[in-house]
Amino acid sequence: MSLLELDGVSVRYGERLALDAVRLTVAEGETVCVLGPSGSGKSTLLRAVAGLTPVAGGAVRLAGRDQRGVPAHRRGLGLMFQDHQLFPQRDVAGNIAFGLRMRRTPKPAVASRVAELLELVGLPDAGPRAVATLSGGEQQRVALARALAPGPRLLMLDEPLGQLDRDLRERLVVELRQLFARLGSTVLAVTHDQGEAFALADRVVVMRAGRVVQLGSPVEVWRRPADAFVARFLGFRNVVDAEVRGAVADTPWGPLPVPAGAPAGRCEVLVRPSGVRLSTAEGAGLTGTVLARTFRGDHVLLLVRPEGGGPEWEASCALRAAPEVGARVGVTFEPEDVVVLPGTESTR
Ligand SMILES: Nc1ncnc2c1ncn2[C@@H]1O[C@H](COP(=O)(O)OP(=O)(O)OP(=O)(O)O)[C@@H](O)[C@H]1O
Repeated sequence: MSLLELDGVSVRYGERLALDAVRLTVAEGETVCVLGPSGSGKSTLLRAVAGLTPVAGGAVRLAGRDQRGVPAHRRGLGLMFQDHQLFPQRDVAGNIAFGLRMRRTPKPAVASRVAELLELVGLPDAGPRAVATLSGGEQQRVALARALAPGPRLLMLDEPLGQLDRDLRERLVVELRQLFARLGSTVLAVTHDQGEAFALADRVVVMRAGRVVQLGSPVEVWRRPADAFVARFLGFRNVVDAEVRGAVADTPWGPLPVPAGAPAGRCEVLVRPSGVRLSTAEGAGLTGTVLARTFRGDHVLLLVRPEGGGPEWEASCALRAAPEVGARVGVTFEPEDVVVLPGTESTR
């Protein structure tokens, strides 16, 4: 059974519909990440589940029970929100113990739970330290320990690693995933960073303007973005208007091969960078000039200006084979990296 269920939940701020009939479930032990651009309603969704923002329509259910009228502190949630900073006047142990003290947990039980949590987040000796002496990553771990302390049935994280630098985020995201798996935690997290969401989540939810536009496993969403908005949001640049006729799509770049069975008619087409194959310009049908190269660890991303017009291509290429900036290249497309997007004008 789903631990959390949002059944057509809407939230209004005055005239503005910040959540528009959102449907979403989170199963016991599952991590779901909500992803979307600024203002798409991610934080509002968390606040509605937490009972911090009133729901204008629909229902939030936890373990099958409608939460209407249930105050935030009685919902059994662990919150780690951007605006819930650590208490600077308390030491680390005092911060972690906060929720337990509020529930009048006996002192010895508090002390042993705090020690257990400090161990869990990898800071076994940090209990007496002042919060101000911790690094950003350590503070984040303490905030997580504080949210976990009362044993919440659902852990809700708003931009859990938002303030930290990229290196630390990438490390912590792996640690978090392992920790949640070990504890069997049920997690609803919000982030605007797709890498973070894809690394952490069993399923991702992509939001736009208060609506859920796609829901699926990271692999599903990555391989088959629901529409051009999701594709662009994920960072894909090669998205163009097209008209599919049989095994070919007419595009501003000329005809592109499309996978068998693609529905005929007007649409948008995504070509993954790995599907833009570069060769020598000699004898090639389509040609272009390399405008830029960006190193991405084991491969290079190239920006290529088509000589025949149309938007630039983004191509990924092995380090050794990457042409120089200014080089003329031939271009072909791999049909399996061409995705026909069902999006229409209204989803752009
Ligand atoms: N208290 C409020 N009063 C009025 N409008 C609000 C309020 N809080 C949020 N909004 C509006 O509701 C919409 C959704 O906001 P929300 O904070 O949920 O977005 P978000 O996706 O979390 O954005 P970000 O990534 O920037 O944090 C936005 O248009 C925002 O301006």
